[in-house]
Order: sequence, then C-alpha cells, then structure tokens
Amino acid sequence: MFLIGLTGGIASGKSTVSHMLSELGAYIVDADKLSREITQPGKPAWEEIIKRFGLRITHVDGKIDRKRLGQLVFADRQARADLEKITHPYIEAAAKDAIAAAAECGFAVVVLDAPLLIEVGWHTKVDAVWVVYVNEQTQLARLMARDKSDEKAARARMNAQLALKNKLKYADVVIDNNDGIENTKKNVCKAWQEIKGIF
Ligand SMILES: CC(C)(COP(=O)(O)OP(=O)(O)OC[C@H]1O[C@@H](n2cnc3c(N)ncnc32)[C@H](O)[C@@H]1OP(=O)(O)O)[C@@H](O)C(=O)NCCC(=O)NCCS
Ligand SMILES: Nc1ncnc2c1ncn2[C@@H]1O[C@H](COP(=O)(O)OP(=O)(O)O)[C@@H](O)[C@H]1O
Repeated sequence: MFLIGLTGGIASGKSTVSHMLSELGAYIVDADKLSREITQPGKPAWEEIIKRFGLRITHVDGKIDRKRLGQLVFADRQARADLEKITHPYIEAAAKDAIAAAAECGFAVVVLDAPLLIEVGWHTKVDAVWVVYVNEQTQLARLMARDKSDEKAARARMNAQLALKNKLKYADVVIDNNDGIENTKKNVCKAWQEIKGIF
C-alpha cells in the first residue's frame, strides 16, 4: 500500500483533489471528518474539551458548537494549542485504524487528507507528501466564498497555519490548483500516472 499525505492550506483545494483521487481508485482518510467523529458527545475527546472550554461551547443537545469553538480558538493561540493537544492524539489513532483497514481491504493507494499534516509532523509518516497549491489571493477569495466569511475571519484561519508557500519545501508533488478544475484534474492525473509505476 502506498500512503499519500495530502495537504495544503485551508481552501487550497484538498477536498477537490481528494475527490479526484477517490475517483481514480484511492481510499481517502479525511482528518477533518475524523476530528468531527472523535468529538461526538460522550467520546473521551468530548469530555476533555468540555472540561477545558465548558458547556458554553455546546448546543442544547450536548454536541459541540463548532462555529463557536472555531471563533474562540482562531482568536486565541493558547486555546487552539489546548484544543489540538486534546484532539490530535485521538485523530492520529483514528487515522491509523482507518489506514490499516483500507490496506487490509486491498486498496493500493490510501490518501491521508490533513490540513495540518506538516505542522503536526505526520508528513514524516507517509510515503509521499502532496501539496495542493494556490496563491494567497485565490486562497483568500475561495475561502471567503466557500465559508461566506469576512476577510478578518478568513485571515484568522489562514494565519493559524503554516503559510502555504512554506509547505512547498516539504512537497514530493505539488498540485497547482490556481486555474480551473479541468486543469487541476490534468495535474492530478499526471501525478497519479507517475506513482502508478510504484504500486
Ligand atoms: C476548530 C474547529 C472546532 C472548527 O470546526 P469547523 O468550523 O467545523 O471547521 P472544520 O473542522 O471543518 O475545519 C475548517 C478548516 O479549518 C482549518 N483548521 C481546523 N483545525 C485547525 C487548527 N487546529 N489549526 C489551524 N487550522 C485548522 C482546516 O484547514 C480546516 O479544513 P480545510 O482545510 O479542509 O478547509 C475544528 O476545526 C477543530 O476541532 N479543530 C481541531 C482539530 C484539528 O486540528 N483538526 C485538523 C486535523 S489535521
Ligand atoms: N480549481 C478551482 N477553481 C475554482 N474553484 C475551486 C477550485 N478548486 C477548489 N475550488 C473551490 O474552492 C473552495 C475550497 O476548495 P476545497 O476543495 O474545499 O479546499 P480545502 O479542502 O483545501 O479546504 C471550494 O468552494 C471549491 O469548490
């Protein structure tokens, strides 16, 4: 099994590219999705988050109000570090399980889609790092359009991550996503053909 670590900045196009890779036959392990699963009410991470942040960050049914928690942690570096300290070990364990299950199932290529792959050090545990790249202006515009957010909120999220251009030096493959979707598809197909020789 060949493990690709797919990363980039927020709204650089990771989900778009991972969807293309899924259509080509890869199995996708999505760290954002796992982060939602491990924080469901009653799970150990949920308990720890409530202990740290209080019930003010939950909805009436006990589920975490992600919008509220997001506003809090993207405005406060220490709060974000505390949240990451709680969630990352659980996300990592869940990702390991999902990768192992996909390998056992016979998938030749597994993609770990993780926005913080490099920041957390997971890039050292994959066979290849793919970075989805867009310039900063395009990233900001796509983020604001997708999340219907203003520039301040969008920049707060972008600034919570290693600048996208600084991720390029960790990349084995760079997928340029500045132009239209069809162009990105061509870039993904080209990189896919190149790794096909390996598996
Ligand atoms: C803060 C939080 C509650 C906000 O929830 P949300 O509004 O539903 O947002 P999402 O979880 O969908 O994340 C949106 C984006 O924020 C960014 N983001 C999430 N957590 C981040 C963090 N700790 N630091 C920097 N950026 C982060 C990601 O880029 C993410 O996804 P995208 O690149 O695919 O667009 C939630 O992101 C969280 O619990 N984060 C901590 C867990 C974590 O670090 N996840 C990333 C795993 S590698
Ligand atoms: N090549 C592209 N051209 C135009 N819009 C794009 C392109 N790639 C992605 N988008 C849009 O940009 C936004 C961010 O892309 P997404 O794949 O969700 O990024 P990420 O998963 O990295 O956060 C989405 O609204 C998506 O539809």
